[in-house]
Amino acid sequence: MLLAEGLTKRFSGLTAVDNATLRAEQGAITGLIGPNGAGKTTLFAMASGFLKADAGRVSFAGEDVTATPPHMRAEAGMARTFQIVQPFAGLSVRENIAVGAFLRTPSRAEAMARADAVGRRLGLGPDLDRAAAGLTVAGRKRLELARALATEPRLLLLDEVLAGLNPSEIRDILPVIRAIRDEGVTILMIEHIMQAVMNLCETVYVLNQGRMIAEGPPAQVCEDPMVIEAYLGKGAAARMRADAGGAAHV
Ligand SMILES: Nc1ncnc2c1ncn2[C@@H]1O[C@H](COP(=O)(O)OP(=O)(O)OP(=O)(O)O)[C@@H](O)[C@H]1O
Repeated sequence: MLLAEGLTKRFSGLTAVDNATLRAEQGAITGLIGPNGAGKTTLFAMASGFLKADAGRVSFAGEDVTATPPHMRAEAGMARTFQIVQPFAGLSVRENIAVGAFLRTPSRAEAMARADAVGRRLGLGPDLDRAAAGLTVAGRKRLELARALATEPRLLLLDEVLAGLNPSEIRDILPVIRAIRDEGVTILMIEHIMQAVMNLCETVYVLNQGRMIAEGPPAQVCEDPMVIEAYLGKGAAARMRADAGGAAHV
């Protein structure tokens, strides 16, 4: 569904993303993980067209969209959420979701009806008439997801939708994400919460200092020495092996 090939982005002296390649298979949930500052959001911004790549190409549903602006990628069926959720504070929750729905219809009544349905599906039913500014963090995350979903995407790019949620809120939202996928929406998600990644993703990519260092099923990726070192520092994988060996003899 999405193929990002050899993407590179430089910010003056810093190469934030360095020749990174990633594929989100149709109908799957693919994860993108990596330590803070690894370049994940920058890669997302290039995939969705918000940032122009210095090198590389992006194809979506078989079409080259490298030079396609974000609103046209959205029309083609690509939706993204933002790490920092900024609802239109003066609008109700329903109106905020309708902003997404207007991509598919010029009719206010239709957009509102669509917003209503999507909002209820995401557990925002009781909040639809409230001002968006009054939502909790968990509510804002749901709103962000609803707004993206209201555009009727084929591909959903989720940037840390679970950040800031408590364990029970995370437990509640995981089935919602899975249900979106089950309805045929391909998902690519940046996520720090490994429990969620293990639970949801078929394939995980690991970015470190701009470079893609691993790719595969989450359980396999978590055992990859390069990944362990990226998160825990040089020599960590060897130390863990030594510890495990020691423990086996206890
Ligand atoms: N617009 C910008 N101008 C200059 N440097 C930037 C810009 N955007 C990102 N960077 C830098 O690029 C690097 C990658 O940032 P990015 O936000 O993509 O990482 P990330 O993996 O999403 O991090 P996090 O997990 O903390 O959100 C960082 O060093 C960051 O400071």
